[in-house]
Amino acid sequence: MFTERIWKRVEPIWSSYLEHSFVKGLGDGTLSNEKFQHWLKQDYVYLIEYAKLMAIGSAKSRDLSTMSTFANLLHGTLFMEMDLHRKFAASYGISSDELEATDSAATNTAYTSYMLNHAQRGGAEHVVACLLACAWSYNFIGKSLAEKGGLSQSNPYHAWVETYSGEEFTDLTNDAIRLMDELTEGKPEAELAELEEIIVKTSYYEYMFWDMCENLETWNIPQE
Ligand SMILES: Cc1ncc(CN)c(N)n1
Repeated sequence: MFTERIWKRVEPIWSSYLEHSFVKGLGDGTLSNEKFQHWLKQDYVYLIEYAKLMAIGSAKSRDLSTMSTFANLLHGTLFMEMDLHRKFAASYGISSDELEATDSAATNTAYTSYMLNHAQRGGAEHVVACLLACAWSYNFIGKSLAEKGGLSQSNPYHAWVETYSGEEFTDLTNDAIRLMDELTEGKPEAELAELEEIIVKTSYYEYMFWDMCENLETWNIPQE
């Protein structure tokens, strides 16, 4: 199975996320609220672009079952995952409109542009390759933080850990993994290598996104 090969390739990269101070702070509750709010706003506009991947995937699907999986992932992103962001924002007095008006930071823009470029140029299998690390690595982090006590009510970010380790998000992740395997069945090595490259690059972008939030980065140029 293609995703077994992928797991071996990305596991060291994803394990490095668990050592990142932003991720550690999410799990033990020591992350500053300023940094979390930076993630919240940047991630909201990230997810708007990310959701477009699934719409593209639906349009590129060759059968109704694949189309339904993309549509379900799209629905889960807009109405389950982004609800987490809206709830956190509301608790900080930030409206959904304010979240939506966030100016996407440099790393965020590079990441979403990379995915949308590959999704538009390729087939449905390229679209799943683009979104796989995103879904799967968050589920991996959520489960790991949950095991380490991140679900404790004393953790101000326990709802984050709950969402990404929870059944609904796990089911959506497993749908994406299953789809990746279905769409790569019987594909030649050259095509698999191309898809693997996308998954590795998006895994690097995931690390850079954590770093961007840790360092409160936007567009790091001297003030105009
Ligand atoms: C940057 C990023 N990567 C992944 C996820 C999980 N969908 C997310 N919300 N944001």
